[in-house]
Amino acid sequence: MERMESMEPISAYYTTAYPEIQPDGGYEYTESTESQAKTPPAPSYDEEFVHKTILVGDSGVGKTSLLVQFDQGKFIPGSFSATVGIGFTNKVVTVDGVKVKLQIWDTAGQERFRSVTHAYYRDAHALLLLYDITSKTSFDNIRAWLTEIHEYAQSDVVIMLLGNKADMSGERAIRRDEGERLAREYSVPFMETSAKTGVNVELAFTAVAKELKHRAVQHPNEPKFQIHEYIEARKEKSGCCSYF
Ligand SMILES: Nc1nc2c(ncn2[C@@H]2O[C@H](COP(=O)(O)OP(=O)(O)OP(=O)(O)O)[C@@H](O)[C@H]2O)c(=O)[nH]1
Repeated sequence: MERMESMEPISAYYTTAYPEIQPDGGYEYTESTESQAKTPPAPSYDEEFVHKTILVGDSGVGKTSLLVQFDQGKFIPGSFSATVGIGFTNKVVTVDGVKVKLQIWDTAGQERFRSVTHAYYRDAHALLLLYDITSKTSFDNIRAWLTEIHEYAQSDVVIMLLGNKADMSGERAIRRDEGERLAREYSVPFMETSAKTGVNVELAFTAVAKELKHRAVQHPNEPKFQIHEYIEARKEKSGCCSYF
């Protein structure tokens, strides 16, 4: 445990339930392309720029599963084995005709790893904060997570709140409007996702990539990117349940 806090090479400490997720060694990004129509590339965007994006939230909310779904388009069911330490996966998201590089860090949600993950908040460009819609505790802990984020992360970090396991409607403990209300209170975008079915998973990362790209370009004449509107127009609302 002490070694983990020494910030030695990250891959040495990163294990997950899924052998498919391996710490990346370099910048061999796999690509994800925004499904919307492309607009001409913004000339001043530096495609070499790497945006550090971190998944945070209580243990078991589905951070690793969300990343596996986004990276590989699959869900690995089975017994839950908590992430130990922290590791990252590289992805390229094409938005507005430019390639946005995301370095997505999957953190351990367990309390005992908190001091390790705090150290990574400081240079994060975006944080995806997850709770589990079947777990009231994970939802109640979101306020504490946001307090930590405000304490350790940069003030301009992009934050998105995700209510994961939206496929588990029968065991739902948190209504969608409760998630929406909390997100409004903290002025952060929100959507429900399912790492199992893939609902809204790509949208979550694409919206973050778009926001980061717009912030990096900062054309004075370009209207500010409206991430809330972007999400509202695209998030999946259909399906078996009226929860979306
Ligand atoms: N039905 C359903 N199960 C999910 C979903 N996401 C994750 N799970 C399950 O929930 C359990 C925990 O998922 P993980 O992805 O390991 O959770 P985590 O947040 O990474 O946990 P830590 O590594 O301890 O922080 C696993 O059994 C997953 O299969 C989802 O969207 N739907």
